[in-house]
Amino acid sequence: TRSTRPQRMLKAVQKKATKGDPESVISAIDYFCKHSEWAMNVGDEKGSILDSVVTEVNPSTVLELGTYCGYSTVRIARLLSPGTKFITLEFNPANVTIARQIIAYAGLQDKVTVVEGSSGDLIPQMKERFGITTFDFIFLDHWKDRYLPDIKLFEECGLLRKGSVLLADNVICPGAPEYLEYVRNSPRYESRYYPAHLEYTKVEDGLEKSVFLE
Ligand SMILES: O=C(NCCCCCn1ccc2cnccc21)c1cc(-c2ccc(F)cc2)cc(O)c1O
Ligand SMILES: [Mg+2]
Repeated sequence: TRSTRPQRMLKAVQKKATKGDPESVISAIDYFCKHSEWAMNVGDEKGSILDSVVTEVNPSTVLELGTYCGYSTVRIARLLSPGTKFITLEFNPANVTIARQIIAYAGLQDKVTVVEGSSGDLIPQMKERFGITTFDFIFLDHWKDRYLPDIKLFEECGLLRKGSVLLADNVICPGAPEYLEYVRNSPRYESRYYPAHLEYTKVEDGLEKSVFLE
């Protein structure tokens, strides 16, 4: 039967990138998405903003919601200090399989744990299952209508500390209006919008960075 887009993306990485070289894996995926098939990776423009925030935070504990094929996982993992605890959550088991292969191709398999499941189920298990007390950095890139319930879940589960940074993709396109309204009006967060474009297009999109204050 016909291959899937993630499978074709993995093939492009194996054909074009150099094993063990994260930069070449990132470039190979961006090339594939620009010249062959659009895919919902955070992309190079928003990816550079992601890079700068990760570098600024220099986190010891990281959670990514929405692994997809592992593009942003590789972008984040390549910047982390040794000993950082990095968990990425993916709902779709077929994507978990592709992401693990792309992450391994980049040589970053020891830096990140790819977990299959949904945020509503896994967030309450973070402390007991993964020995996490709080997350220093969280990248939200999963179902856009889960951003708001999940940030509330982070608060309820005591997974945020003063200074925890949440970075949300797609706050304009596809959009997360309720999440934006919450983080921009809550006294518990300091929020800032980074304008950009939907990956590989001219459509307006951007990232929202929110720092937990108390
Ligand atoms: O939908 C998007 N991503 C989410 C995919 C599904 C996540 C499932 N999932 C993973 C972990 C997880 C944990 N718990 C519950 C569910 C979970 C997305 C879409 C677009 C997009 C698409 C078409 C278009 F025309 C314009 C824009 C662009 C993006 O950058 C995106 O990120
Ligand atoms: Mg996204």
